[in-house]
Amino acid sequence: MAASALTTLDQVSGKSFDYVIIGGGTAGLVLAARLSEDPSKSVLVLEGGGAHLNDPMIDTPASYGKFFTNKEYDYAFMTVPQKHAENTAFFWPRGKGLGGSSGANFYLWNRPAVEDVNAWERLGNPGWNWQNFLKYSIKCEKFIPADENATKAERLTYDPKFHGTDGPIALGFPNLRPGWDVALQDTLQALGLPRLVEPQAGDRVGTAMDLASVDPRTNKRSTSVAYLEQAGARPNLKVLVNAPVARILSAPGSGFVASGVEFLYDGQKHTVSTTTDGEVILSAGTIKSPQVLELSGIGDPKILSGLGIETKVDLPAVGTNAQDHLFAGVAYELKEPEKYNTIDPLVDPKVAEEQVKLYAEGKGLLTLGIVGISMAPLKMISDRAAEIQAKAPSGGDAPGIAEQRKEQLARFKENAAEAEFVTIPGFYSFPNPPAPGAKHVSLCTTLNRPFSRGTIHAGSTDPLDPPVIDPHYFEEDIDRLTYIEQVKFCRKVAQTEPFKSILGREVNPGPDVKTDEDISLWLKKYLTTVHHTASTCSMLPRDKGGVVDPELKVYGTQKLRVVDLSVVPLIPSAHTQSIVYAIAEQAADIIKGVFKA
Ligand SMILES: Cc1cc2nc3c(=O)[nH]c(=O)nc-3n(C[C@H](O)[C@H](O)[C@H](O)COP(=O)(O)OP(=O)(O)OC[C@H]3O[C@@H](n4cnc5c(N)ncnc54)[C@H](O)[C@@H]3O)c2cc1C
Repeated sequence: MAASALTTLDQVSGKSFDYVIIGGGTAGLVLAARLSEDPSKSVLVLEGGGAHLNDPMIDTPASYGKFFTNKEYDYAFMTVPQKHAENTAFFWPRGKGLGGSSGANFYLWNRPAVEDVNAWERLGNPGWNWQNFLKYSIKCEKFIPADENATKAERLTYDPKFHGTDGPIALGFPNLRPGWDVALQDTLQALGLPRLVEPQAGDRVGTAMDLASVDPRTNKRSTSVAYLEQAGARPNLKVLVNAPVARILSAPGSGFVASGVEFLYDGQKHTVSTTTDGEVILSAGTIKSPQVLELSGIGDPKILSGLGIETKVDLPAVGTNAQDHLFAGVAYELKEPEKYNTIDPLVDPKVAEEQVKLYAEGKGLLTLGIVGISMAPLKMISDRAAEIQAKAPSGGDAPGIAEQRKEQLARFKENAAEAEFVTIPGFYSFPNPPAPGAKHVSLCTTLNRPFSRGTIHAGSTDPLDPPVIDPHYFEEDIDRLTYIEQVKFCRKVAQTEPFKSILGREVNPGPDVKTDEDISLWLKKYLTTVHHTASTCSMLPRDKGGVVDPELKVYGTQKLRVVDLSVVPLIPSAHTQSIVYAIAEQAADIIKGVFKA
């Protein structure tokens, strides 16, 4: 039981542990479970949010974004106004509490492409390649196939050699699907996309049914808390919740040797130390990990001195190289709403109440999931691909950026997956509101290979203040130009049979948004993040914008590593939870000293 790991302040404050893990989110709990497999090592997790164990707010699928802005569950960050996007400030929710963003996400599960992962190795990180990624991804999963009828009728196909069955994270096809995926796949095939039988095999160009991190046997979300559950009661594993870490401490003497952390509990400062051979592992996620480093004196001296923080390690790459996937939904009414399953009816409190009762019986709209995903190179969806991709910046001022861009350009040449299309069964689009009682399909598209790079830095010395988030959306114009083509392709899909016959009126962007310039303006105001932000503590050579080395050790320090999405040097064209689980599994073996490259 996960609850058996929970501990109290008196068991932590002033004590010492072999491993102190900052953040009990997706990566943090994988590490906690794997590192405590050795009974001789004591492991402590300090989580900034609450426990939320067996909480229906987290467990119930189809409750997309239900707790956004609820400060118990969501950090509810905001970006600064975006200079290249009409000065719009964008909302960035992130999971707070055990499980972190694995308890806040939209359950979609897909793996990156082979060369997206091999690029990490080519950028200077031996051992971080597809072969190892696949091994660790399989290790984390407990795949549960659909029954034969559903598999045939809705093409829920897979190849068992790419799946694990013994890991903690339950994955499968949701028990209720929207009902239009076969028509959508046929439409996309008519437009030139191939159909994939196994989309998790490392080539994602095509249309297919991916997976959801929901256990189809119980209809409950599977989060990283499942690792604590699988670990069971271990006397050497302790988790303290509501304990945000303020900074990492270093032993007096020369250099930064992590010796423990300072954390807050009920507004009071406390410390916990690491044993002589112990270490601190930072897993606070892409947004908070750079902030914790900076508050500890590790970062760009210009940023630190501006905050009155003494520089202990001059590491200017901290909080840079931020890469985000963008999301925008073209929303249509459904012509024959009774034929399809969507979450629109849940806005009626009476319906929502009935559905909660049905869910208890394993039925109803709350078991609905999104898994139909399609990806294509720009070339496959736009005749302007060559002209747009010729505008790709090849160099850049930031250290190491030229190498990253070389990799991005290579993916273009290989016609790798980049533009993504996914339908949300409901209304997820702006600014026009839905008509009361109507049901919708939001045909959403994701910009998966951004050339723009942002920053995330501490904005004050208060660890509870949000950092300053500046993703630099559309700073590189190729991102905007590519994205316009993707929106146009959504409309083309909607005009192609058999999907066309399913759709009624386009609600957003709507008939007034016609030209490329109209679409550009609409995107600048109404796009959203896909919540996949990565790379603010990139694993790269130090002189190429690196914060951590291939063993995930922070440059210029000892006994300090970062393990979370922030270490990914170049964001793949994939949803990111599978990436974090695989990284954390590999990191655990590296830390234990059993990893073989
Ligand atoms: C709304 C949303 C929808 C998403 N949808 C999908 C999806 O459908 N599919 C997909 O693959 N991915 C999705 N993602 C992305 C995916 O869930 C994340 O990339 C992944 O979970 C990040 O893992 P992480 O370990 O890096 O960070 P997190 O899981 O966010 O963990 C960070 C943890 O650190 C804690 N923390 C932060 N600061 C401190 C501190 N100072 N002291 C102590 N603790 C601290 C946090 O409370 C949190 O628990 C989504 C994310 C969000 C937010």
